[in-house]
Amino acid sequence: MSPNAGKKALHFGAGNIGRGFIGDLLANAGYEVTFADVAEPLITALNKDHSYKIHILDQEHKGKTDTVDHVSGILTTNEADVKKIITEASIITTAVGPNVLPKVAINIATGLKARRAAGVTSELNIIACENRTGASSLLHDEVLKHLTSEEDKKYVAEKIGFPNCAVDRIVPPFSEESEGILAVGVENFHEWIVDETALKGPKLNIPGMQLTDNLIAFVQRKLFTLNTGHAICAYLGFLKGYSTVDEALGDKRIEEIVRGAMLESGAALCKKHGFDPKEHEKYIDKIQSRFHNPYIHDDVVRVGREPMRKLAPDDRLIGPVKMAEEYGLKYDNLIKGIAAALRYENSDDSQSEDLKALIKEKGLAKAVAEVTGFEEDTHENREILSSYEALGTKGHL
Ligand SMILES: NC(=O)c1ccc[n+]([C@@H]2O[C@H](COP(=O)([O-])OP(=O)(O)OC[C@H]3O[C@@H](n4cnc5c(N)ncnc54)[C@H](O)[C@@H]3O)[C@@H](O)[C@H]2O)c1
Ligand SMILES: O=P(O)(O)OC[C@@H](O)[C@@H](O)[C@H](O)[C@H](O)CO
Repeated sequence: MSPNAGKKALHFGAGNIGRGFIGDLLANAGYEVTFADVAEPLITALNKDHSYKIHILDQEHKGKTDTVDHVSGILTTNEADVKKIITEASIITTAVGPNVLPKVAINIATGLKARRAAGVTSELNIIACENRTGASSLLHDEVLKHLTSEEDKKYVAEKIGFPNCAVDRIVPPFSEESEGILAVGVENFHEWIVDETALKGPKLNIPGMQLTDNLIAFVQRKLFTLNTGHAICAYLGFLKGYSTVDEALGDKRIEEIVRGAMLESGAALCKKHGFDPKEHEKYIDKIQSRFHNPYIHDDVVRVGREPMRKLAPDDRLIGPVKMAEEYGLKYDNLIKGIAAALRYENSDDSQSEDLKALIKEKGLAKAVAEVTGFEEDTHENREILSSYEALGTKGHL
């Protein structure tokens, strides 16, 4: 019998990574999984079907599907359901997008107050599975903003763990009409690495979850390699009129820049975290082949979504430049990617609209300073400006 039989898991965000990865691992580990979401159609479908299919999208596993069973859903607007499930939960995870964490924190705070009031003394871990350094720590800080009583704060400090993690599996939007809205398509590769030093209570037993005492190295390795290359491919691809990541990477010049950028961030990561350069190059090769997977139709607009978040000082584009500078290393390809992100214009993406408006209002140099933290008249700011000019609106590479 599974060590997690009879235990409940609550996962916020029944979207791509929620259904396609974290929910799947939790269900396979024996938890009874409940998804919490704001999207009524997803919750209705989960409570009707209690099951969904995962399609593995690659040549080797073509046609292979897994079924995730015994799942259900609640709306985050239903406070009574949120309180009940958080009182009963043995683990909570999220995959809602980093900007949504402050909203989810309100639900979690409400639930934790109810859990303490109900006299539950068992430990609980809450893991934010988002592409952001320190996402669970951010969630913790947001939850604390909604706790006023000393008893609730003490309860959280003693009983509730917020371990950070690195999460990796490419899960693009997917549709298989005959299977309704819950079916999801994923690549076969997956990696979930959790900070064991921040876990509370008995050791978690979840096949597919790895534990580490050096999480920051793994978070930066993933965010500054896969997400760096992915974002640069999306922004250059968008400029040149490609729709998907594999189409964009089929352009030899784009592939050269994407690989060049991953090698630049890689050299800095090896210095910083002591990764073996040969092993790290194999890690880059594997990522490049994952981007080429023709069975994954991943739109450049999904991968490029929210450009201001991606251009933030510690995120996938600026973070590696700062790390390369720390060691006196080159970062020319990374700068090209940053310039392409600044050229990204998608009227369906509110951050792209905000970025365009900021550049128009303040001028490029000031906008770059505000978004990336590279102040006006610094060499980084100037290099970005000159790459932006060279790129033009059509992506001259
Ligand atoms: N898709 C991937 O390939 C992938 C891989 C690794 C990590 N991630 C990370 O996972 C997170 C989610 O990405 P995704 O691709 O699954 O996005 P998604 O848009 O498919 O899913 C997000 C889900 O969150 C729900 N949501 C929004 N606001 C909410 C709220 N207040 N409460 C509860 N649910 C809410 C949405 O309705 C949606 O179902 C992001 O941080 C992303 O960076 C994604
Ligand atoms: O989710 P984002 O917007 O931070 O980044 C877009 C993609 O790069 C990302 O979702 C990847 O597919 C994922 O990180 C793969 O593990």
